[in-house]
Amino acid sequence: MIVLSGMIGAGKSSLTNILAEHLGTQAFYEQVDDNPVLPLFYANPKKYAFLLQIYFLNKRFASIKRALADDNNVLDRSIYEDALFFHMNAEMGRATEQEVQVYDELLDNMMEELPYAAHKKAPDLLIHLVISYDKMLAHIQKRGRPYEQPQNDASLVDYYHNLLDRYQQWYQDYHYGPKMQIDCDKYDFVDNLADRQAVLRIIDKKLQERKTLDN
Ligand SMILES: Nc1ncnc2c1ncn2[C@@H]1O[C@H](COP(=O)(O)OP(=O)(O)OP(=O)(O)O)[C@@H](O)[C@H]1O
Ligand SMILES: Nc1nc(=O)c2ncn([C@H]3C[C@H](O)[C@@H](CO)O3)c2[nH]1
Repeated sequence: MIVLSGMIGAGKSSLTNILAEHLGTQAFYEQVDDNPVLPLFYANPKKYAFLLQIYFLNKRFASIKRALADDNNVLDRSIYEDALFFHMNAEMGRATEQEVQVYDELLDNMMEELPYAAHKKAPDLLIHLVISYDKMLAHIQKRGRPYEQPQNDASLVDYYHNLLDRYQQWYQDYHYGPKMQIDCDKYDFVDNLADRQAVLRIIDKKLQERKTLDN
């Protein structure tokens, strides 16, 4: 299983689609547009942070179990990022200490049940998308989900900056298996075919290196 990580709007769903098609495997997307809790969270984070977190955890766990059925399936966000979001929201006063404790214990419990945990196997590859604030904002504006727009809610500027700051440390600390980064400011894999092919070559090379190591 290959998992993508990175900031809101970095391009995970787009690259998930491109990569799964390239590898002839299945893509598994994060539940966003049909997620009833997400708009509630953005409108009232304090009330809905915990519920949203449980919602995502449940859906992500179900996707992982299905994605593990075949090799090289692609998942558009890793379960390892969930706590990054929740802990930051908790520090902003949007969750109680008890909610954090319940969530962390539940997450640990669920991680122990994942088939790859049982076999001491992490995702085969984590692909982390690195992006600047300005580029990320341009993507968010292009996509146009109303509740993610800073012009509708100025507090999102700080929220996005803080998340972006934490993501780099999160990637440095990720130690569960092979990992790599793609620079989304450099490669426009959505609209530029040459960039897309370059990104796929970089990923193929990494997958090949890993195969060689396994044999
Ligand atoms: N490299 C890119 N070049 C141009 N546009 C891009 C690029 N990556 C993503 N986009 C555009 O940015 C928007 C967000 O991309 P996408 O939905 O793939 O991001 P995401 O990381 O999955 O976001 P989220 O975490 O919010 O689900 C889409 O409109 C997509 O077409
Ligand atoms: N609070 C919170 N916790 C999460 O674990 C989480 N995972 C994703 N998201 C938000 C970001 C995008 O708006 C949208 C799509 O990624 O969903 C999250 N928000």
